[in-house]
Amino acid sequence: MTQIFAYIPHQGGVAADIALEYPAAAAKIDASSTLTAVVTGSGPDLDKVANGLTSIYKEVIKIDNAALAYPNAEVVRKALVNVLDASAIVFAPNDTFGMDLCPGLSIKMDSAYVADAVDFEGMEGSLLKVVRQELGGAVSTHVTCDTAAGAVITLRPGAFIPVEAGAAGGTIVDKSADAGDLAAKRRFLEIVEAEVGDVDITKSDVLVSVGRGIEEEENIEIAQELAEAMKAVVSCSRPIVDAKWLEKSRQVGTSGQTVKPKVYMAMGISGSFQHMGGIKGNPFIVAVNKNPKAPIFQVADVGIVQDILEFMPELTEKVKSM
Ligand SMILES: Cc1cc2nc3c(=O)[nH]c(=O)nc-3n(C[C@H](O)[C@H](O)[C@H](O)COP(=O)(O)OP(=O)(O)OC[C@H]3O[C@@H](n4cnc5c(N)ncnc54)[C@H](O)[C@@H]3O)c2cc1C
Repeated sequence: MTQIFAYIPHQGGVAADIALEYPAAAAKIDASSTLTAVVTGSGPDLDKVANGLTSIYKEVIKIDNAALAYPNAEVVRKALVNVLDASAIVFAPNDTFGMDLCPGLSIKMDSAYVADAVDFEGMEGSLLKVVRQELGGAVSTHVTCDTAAGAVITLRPGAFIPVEAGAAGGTIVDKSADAGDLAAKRRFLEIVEAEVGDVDITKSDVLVSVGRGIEEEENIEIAQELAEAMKAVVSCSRPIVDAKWLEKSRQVGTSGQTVKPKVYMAMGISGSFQHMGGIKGNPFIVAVNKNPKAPIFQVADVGIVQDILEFMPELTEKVKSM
């Protein structure tokens, strides 16, 4: 039976969305695998997260230590090395923190490392078949990873179907005493909140999001007209911010805002993982793109192959006439 540990990031007592995605990933590796959640932190926030996770996981390991109050990868790594079984598989998210934590963790545990898994195709003996993406999602690569001596694997957030939190009736196992010496060279200083800007895209139920397919700065107005007609808000991909066509507060993605709309209209956006990583809550995604092979169509609920400069004005007129 495969033992899998799922590292769960959290903030303000709330587990990251990927906590709901790990079970689907574990089932794809081995339907009979044992999946254990692992949370590190300190005080009441940690207890709140650990309690919440018992509705999803049968076992939740908590490591409570003042040095873990802020998720400093150097400190978390030390704790995990001391607590986890090195021959197991360890999941973490493929985000800034996971990328900081995991390469070093695999070295310390002397286990294999695979980054940015988007799918698993089961095990053959100890050989795990992993699917990754390259060239902005245009190409899927299938790799095998020998898990005989354990493996650390980062999963792309949003790539696995989230389970519903239910009544797993899990138990919390306190491993704080096993964390060992957590002295570190790196020190947490402060969190600096990003500017909210003139609109808060994180609060909108409907986003009309424009990418490089908008082609010219003056075409942003076409998206704004559609957003106005739909009582939506305009957001964008990073190249639009880099070109200074829209302000940074409207950027969706791993280095921008995390949004949770009900409907996400991706207009001329290819669907890079850095962009999709900012879209949470499983919204209804409508993608319009000239390229029928654009990666965004793999995750869109509705995909339309058309020029957005024709599509958006037509939709605006339709919405206005309703
Ligand atoms: C460390 C790091 C962090 C990053 N953070 C972010 C982030 O937070 N957010 C983010 O968005 N990106 C981020 N990126 C950049 C990311 O990798 C992609 O480059 C970016 O998301 C691509 O934006 P795009 O889809 O608008 O452009 P492209 O990838 O160029 O896609 C444009 C799409 O528009 C289509 N198109 C062109 N013209 C038309 C038309 N007239 N009608 C219809 N379709 C058309 C094309 O077929 C194409 O699919 C980051 C990159 C790095 C390295």
